[in-house]
Amino acid sequence: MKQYLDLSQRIIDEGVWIENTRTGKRCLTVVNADLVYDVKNNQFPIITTRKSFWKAAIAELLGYIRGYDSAADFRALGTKSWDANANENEAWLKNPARKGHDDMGRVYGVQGRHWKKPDGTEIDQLGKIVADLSKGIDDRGEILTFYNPGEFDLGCLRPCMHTHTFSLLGDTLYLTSYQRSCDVPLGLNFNQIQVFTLLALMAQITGKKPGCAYHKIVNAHLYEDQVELMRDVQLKREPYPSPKLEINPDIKSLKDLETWVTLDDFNVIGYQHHDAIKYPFSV
Ligand SMILES: Nc1nc(=O)c2c([nH]1)NC[C@@H]1CN(c3ccc(C(=O)N[C@@H](CCC(=O)O)C(=O)O)cc3)CN21
Ligand SMILES: O=c1ccn([C@H]2C[C@H](O)[C@@H](COP(=O)(O)O)O2)c(=O)[nH]1
Repeated sequence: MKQYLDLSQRIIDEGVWIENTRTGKRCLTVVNADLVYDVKNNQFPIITTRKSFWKAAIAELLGYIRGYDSAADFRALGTKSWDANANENEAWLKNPARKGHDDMGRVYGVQGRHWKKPDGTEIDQLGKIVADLSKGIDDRGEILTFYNPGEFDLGCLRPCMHTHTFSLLGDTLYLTSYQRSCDVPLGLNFNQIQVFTLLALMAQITGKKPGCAYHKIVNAHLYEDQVELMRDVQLKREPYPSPKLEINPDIKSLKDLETWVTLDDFNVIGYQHHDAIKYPFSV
């Protein structure tokens, strides 16, 4: 939690105002942030200085793991977080590749599970990683990347957290996740949870011990209409200790994650938090 508050404070203190043409808003911006999560000791990096809707973050992650491309499927899992980008983003609404209401196109999990090869066949990046790690193999290329510039025009948004690299040292699994663009009040609140939970889940289904998760962010920003709430409300609050994430131990395979797992299989134990803050969202 301290590292989240330090990053937010750093943006307030040192951020540079940058015009963003996609949203038409200015963003107070810094470059380069390194966050580390202790998955081994289950220090769940949930925000405590406001109420975090952590289930929505895990629902998003499950949707990526399943390769979903429809905001309706994300809603069915328990998050509305893709509704605006699928249905209110001007550029995407005009794009002939959009297949209709709720379509997100070839984003995130679609690339992770169904990367298209020139010969028309597909690569299941996540399937390959799970198979390797389960056998104790780390070929130094256990990389899940959603970043496919050749298909940016076939999706509603370029992936923000775009690449996850898994590393096996003995029987301990590590994760390094890269993020190109980070909306600190809204996105990061979810992304911290997702990086932590991705490592915890991957360790569990491959029979490994989780180590640390390393989260590397390039452009970290506050939109102009978020600055006051962050500076004068959220940063004035004292954080609470980190709670623990409990994951149903019956989840044992990628198939389990793809089929029967729901948000009821996740629980946060001892989550103390301040009141909710409603930050503006920019499409
Ligand atoms: N500008 C922007 N910021 C983002 O963080 C973001 C995007 N766009 N587009 C793609 C996804 C969608 N994400 C989202 C979308 C909505 C919330 C949101 O509204 N969060 C609220 C309420 C959550 C709830 O009730 O479930 C929050 O208070 O955290 C968070 C992340 C993260 N990403
Ligand atoms: O997981 C996510 C997804 C999105 N974001 C934020 C970061 C930016 O504010 C926008 C994306 O806009 P771009 O113009 O494509 O950079 O969404 C996030 O923080 N986390």
